[in-house]
Amino acid sequence: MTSQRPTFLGHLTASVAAHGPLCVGIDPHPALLDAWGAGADAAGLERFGRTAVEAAAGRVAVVKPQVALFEAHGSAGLGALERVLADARAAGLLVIADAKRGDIGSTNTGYAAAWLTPGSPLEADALTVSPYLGVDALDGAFAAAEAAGKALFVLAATSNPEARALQSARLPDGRTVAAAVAEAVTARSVATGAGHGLVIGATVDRADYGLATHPSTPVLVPGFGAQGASLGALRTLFPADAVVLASASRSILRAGPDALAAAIDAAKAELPA
Ligand SMILES: O=c1ccn([C@@H]2O[C@H](COP(=O)(O)O)[C@@H](O)[C@H]2O)c(=O)[nH]1
Repeated sequence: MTSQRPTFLGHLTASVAAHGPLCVGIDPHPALLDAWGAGADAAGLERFGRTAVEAAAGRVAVVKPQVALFEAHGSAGLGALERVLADARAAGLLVIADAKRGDIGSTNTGYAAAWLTPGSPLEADALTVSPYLGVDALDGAFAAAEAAGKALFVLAATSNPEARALQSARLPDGRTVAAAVAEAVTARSVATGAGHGLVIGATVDRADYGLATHPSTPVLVPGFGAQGASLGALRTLFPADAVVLASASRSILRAGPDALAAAIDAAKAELPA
């Protein structure tokens, strides 16, 4: 008898079915810390992050802490992030660590060990990575994620306008750079069933990039709210069989700690059924 190992895709699909596709970003920008009355130090970060987790728990499937904004506070900031990650996972939330790591292969394996090893201090369920040192340089990180029932989210077509020239450039075979990345990640995700995903901004025109989706390859979609895209448009951006996560950070976090749960409910209500 064969036993099916739990996969990130399995957890994600079940959790999105229960709570919907909203992903709450945890981005402790200095201005937000100030507006929340949380200090610009490790204690403030921890309060901010754990309050966001408390509001998100039971409301959404996924949270996405922005690692850079914790790293800005050095080791104390990373300590705060460790506690936010632990709280989120204990509350049953799936956690995508938005660290956008990407290097040569041997170093990528180190990043995967840091973020995706069960029991590691910074353990998350998935990690954002950059493929722009080569998708194949991520092989060891893909393998580490798969061994742990976790996943990578690989940048394909990012939401920022500065990325367009690079990511929409055409390869000799006519595909865009973003489409070539997406095809390689989808092939790996289909072959392993792991649920490795893509990052595709809500602000980009997928057709223009020649970007297809596949049900085995979830799509993390930033760009809603503060970057201008409307949550209500989610289903016009992606086909019905795509597993999508609509990510919003500042537009929700600006509500402040006391109104955060209501802001999450309001964002969910904007999403199409
Ligand atoms: O293409 C990308 C990839 C990642 N991000 C990250 O998502 C959030 C967006 O924050 P908002 O406040 O909702 O604009 C942030 O952490 C980015 O680093 C992205 O925006 N675009």
